[in-house]
Amino acid sequence: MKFSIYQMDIIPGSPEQNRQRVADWIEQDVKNNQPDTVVLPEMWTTAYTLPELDVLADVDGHPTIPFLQEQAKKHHINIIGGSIANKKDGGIYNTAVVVNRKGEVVSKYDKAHLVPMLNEHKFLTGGQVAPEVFELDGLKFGLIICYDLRFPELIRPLALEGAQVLSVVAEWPSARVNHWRTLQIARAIENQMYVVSSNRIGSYDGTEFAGHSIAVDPWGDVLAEGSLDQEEVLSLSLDLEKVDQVRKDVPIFDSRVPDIYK
Ligand SMILES: O=C(O)CCC(=O)C(=O)O
Repeated sequence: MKFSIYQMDIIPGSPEQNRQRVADWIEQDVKNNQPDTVVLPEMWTTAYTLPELDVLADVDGHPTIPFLQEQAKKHHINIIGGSIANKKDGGIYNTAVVVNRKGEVVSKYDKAHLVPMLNEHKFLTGGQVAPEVFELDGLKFGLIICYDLRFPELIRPLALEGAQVLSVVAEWPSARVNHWRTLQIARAIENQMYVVSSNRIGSYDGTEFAGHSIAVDPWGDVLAEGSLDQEEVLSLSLDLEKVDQVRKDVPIFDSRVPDIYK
């Protein structure tokens, strides 16, 4: 499967302009790279304009989810659509969405872990349902959002359910870029799966974001990595047989002793 990871800047508080930019990126990328699957970052319609989200957020995924469905159908690509601020059920959630080539929504996930360092609890509601494994072109994926990366207990069940690829969509600050890189390599090694992640660049409200979008293989080797501060597309193909090979060479899933785990 050929991936394009979009390492973008985000125009704060301008969902329409950001959607137009994503449409332009896809148009160009499809011409240049012919991806099967593209990956967008976290909260890419609004950026972290938390106090304004009441006005700026999508309502029940509108209009961004239909936009992604239209783009997926038009270009016949799968879209791991990052996440969007999303008003529903009396709250504002940070909702990730995945659309397949037919324009069908195959997964939605509300970010469960809210970030104390950003006062997210004041503005957002945390999801109460764990992310689920979904399929794109017959491959199994898990998807998490940014701070979730620090919680291996959220990710292990995805590996146990057969996920071969973990996608992380983020607005991770550059002050903690070493955590971003190291945790993804660790998640890839401990779960023996690919990790394919998109992080934004640029800055907002005094926070500079880390870029360093990344693809890591199940052995923990970095296959591609973005810069700190440039918008770019990381284009790469994954050989999914490597997941089986690594799981055969170091069979951790057979060695588990679940009865002693708390
Ligand atoms: O965990 C971190 O250091 C960053 C998390 C974050 O910025 C986010 O989840 O949006």
